[in-house]
Amino acid sequence: PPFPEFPRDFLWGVSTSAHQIEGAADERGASVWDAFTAVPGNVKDGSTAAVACDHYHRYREDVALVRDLGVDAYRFSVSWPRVLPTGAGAVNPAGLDFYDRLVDELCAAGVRPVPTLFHWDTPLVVQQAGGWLNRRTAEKFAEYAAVVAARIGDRVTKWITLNEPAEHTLLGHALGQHAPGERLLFDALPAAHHQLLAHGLAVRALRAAGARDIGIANSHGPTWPASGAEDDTAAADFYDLLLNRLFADPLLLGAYPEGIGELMPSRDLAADLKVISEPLDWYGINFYQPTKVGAPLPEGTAAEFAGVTLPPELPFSPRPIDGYPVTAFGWPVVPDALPELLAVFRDRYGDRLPPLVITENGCSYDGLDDQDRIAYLDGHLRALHGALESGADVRGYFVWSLIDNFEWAEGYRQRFGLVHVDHATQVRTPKASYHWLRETLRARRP
Ligand SMILES: O=C(O)[C@H](O)[C@@H](O)[C@H](O)[C@H](O)CO
Repeated sequence: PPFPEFPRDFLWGVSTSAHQIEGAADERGASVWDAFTAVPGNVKDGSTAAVACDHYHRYREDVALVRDLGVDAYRFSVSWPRVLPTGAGAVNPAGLDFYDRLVDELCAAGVRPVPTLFHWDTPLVVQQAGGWLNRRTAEKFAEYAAVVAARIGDRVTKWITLNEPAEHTLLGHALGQHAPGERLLFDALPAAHHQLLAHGLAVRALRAAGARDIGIANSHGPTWPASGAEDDTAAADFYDLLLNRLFADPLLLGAYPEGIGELMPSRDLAADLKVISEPLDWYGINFYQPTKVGAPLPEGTAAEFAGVTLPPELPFSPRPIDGYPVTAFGWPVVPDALPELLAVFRDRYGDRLPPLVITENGCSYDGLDDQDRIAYLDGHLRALHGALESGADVRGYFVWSLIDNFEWAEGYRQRFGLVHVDHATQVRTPKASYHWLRETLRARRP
């Protein structure tokens, strides 16, 4: 069937993040990821992002790839340690200059710059002062946001505060699978609270700097109970509370889910929630897959999640989802789970839900002739179009990712790019999916 017609003002984009593509680590302050990747065994292929895709030096070439793809917008992240090497105080002029040039290059190419202020690369100096377990980090983040807005705010018309505080809390602070590598389990909750506080303070700092059109990029997916049994549905509910509601309710409803608020480190929770629920112009969703969850497995049976063996004391265990194709990363391909999630959001948040944007969706597959990726994107876009037809207010869609890059603890083993990168020569080669998306976007413009 022909590709569905999206609204004329639908925003098409492609996404990356600073630590995953920039490289030039010696020209910026150190981040938690530099320290984490320096520890043997933390990254599956033993690699680091010290050079990554060398985007810091090749950004003109990459902006040309974005332009020629025909998208309206490019989501990138600003590296906090590149702008403020110690996280506060002295600015790194070369760092700000880089984002200034990148934004100019994008504007000259007719592409809207959409910066994410935090995509997991906390300055190491800030981490050494406690990182997101320290409330002061939220205030430092707002100061950093003001510095960036003062420099590029005159040309940037759409902003994202944080990327996936849920993943950064779960993988970086609870399970130790990502930087900073903390295995705190539920003692990681303060990192969630302080990130959300940082989000609210940054929204205020951006508005004070004259910024408009501000959102967040949260990771969300439907949670499927492993069965109708009471213990499985209770476990799935708890998982959904931890990974979805804990990061959406305080922003959209101004309250934490039942039983969570009192666990958060705050002298005045009501005041903190007032900051966290600073009204947003839009809400970003990073969507990849649903999660099936059941009751904890019997004693001695280890549960796996995102390549991590979960500690037995967790009151839930993720279960494999069968019956669907899987990506090279082993993730199930379930396009209909996207409209399912959008319906859950509409039912749960109603008129408290601002317009939505899919800030990430994509898949890991190898090869230049990536027909699987074309099928993945085509399937999710058709499912998304169906959701628009039934009233979901989604205003845009960003593919993850423009180029193959450093996939965190997986290193360079997982390739999410529309453009292949030879990490030895840095040669970029558009894949079949790049050409498919370009033709698809070209068709919409008569
Ligand atoms: O969603 C995330 O985890 C991050 O935002 C990206 O940085 C990942 O690289 C991508 O999602 C693929 O896992």
